[in-house]
Amino acid sequence: MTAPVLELEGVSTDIAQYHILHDISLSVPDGGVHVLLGRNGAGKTTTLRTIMGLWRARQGSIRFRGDEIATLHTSDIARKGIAFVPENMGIFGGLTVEENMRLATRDGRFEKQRLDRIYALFPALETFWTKSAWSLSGGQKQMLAIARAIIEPRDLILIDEPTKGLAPSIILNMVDAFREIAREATILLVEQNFLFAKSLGETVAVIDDGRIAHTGTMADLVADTELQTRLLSLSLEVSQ
Ligand SMILES: Nc1ncnc2c1ncn2[C@@H]1O[C@H](COP(=O)(O)OP(=O)(O)OP(=O)(O)O)[C@@H](O)[C@H]1O
Repeated sequence: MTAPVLELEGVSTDIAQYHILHDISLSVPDGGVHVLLGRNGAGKTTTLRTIMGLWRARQGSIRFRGDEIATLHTSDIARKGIAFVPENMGIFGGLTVEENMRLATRDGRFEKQRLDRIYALFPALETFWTKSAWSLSGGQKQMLAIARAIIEPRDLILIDEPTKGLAPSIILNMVDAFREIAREATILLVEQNFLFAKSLGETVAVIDDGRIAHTGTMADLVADTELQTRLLSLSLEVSQ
């Protein structure tokens, strides 16, 4: 078995005086899509932000390909090959799609092959290339945010609730795009939408109240209805 791409061990994070994450241990295998599920306020975003160094872990270890990254600056963590697509997508509405993409490159230049791959994944981005990002629909903005994360080769992409507020038909397109992206990079996906998560995830961790409540394979969770009922009662959106 290959070594995990990312390992969290005993990670606790405080925001101001609040203890948000408690002793989080998590292993993300190399390759494929891996899911972190949990209800609103469970600590999913805080986990991703802690991995990126946007919140500092008070204690614990975060290793990326075996290297400790818990004390590194966010820019150095990104340079190691980790991209983060935040829930608010982090795109610049006043800039064009092209300008948004250019800002995500290291030197302002595009590699044609990567751009062609992105156009194939998200044709709308080619159509709206010279248009302002404000003119994109919610789904297209999400596509732009993901495209920015893969315009350079990445080892690991952290994506925070990409399906939030999107129509089912767009979510379906997103499944195909994620499968394609996962051929090149490992994806750690934060979700509340269990149907989307189970169609993509190889492994799953469930977080509740800042603590890991379950880890295992998605196949085992899908096969075990009793376990699902117990874990999904942690207020996931099972009806979607
Ligand atoms: N800047 C902040 N200041 C104080 N508390 C915060 C801050 N950001 C998050 N929290 C608290 O940390 C806890 C975890 O929040 P987090 O955003 O990680 O949850 P989440 O699982 O991502 O939820 P959601 O699905 O709503 O984004 C919540 O109780 C939240 O209120």
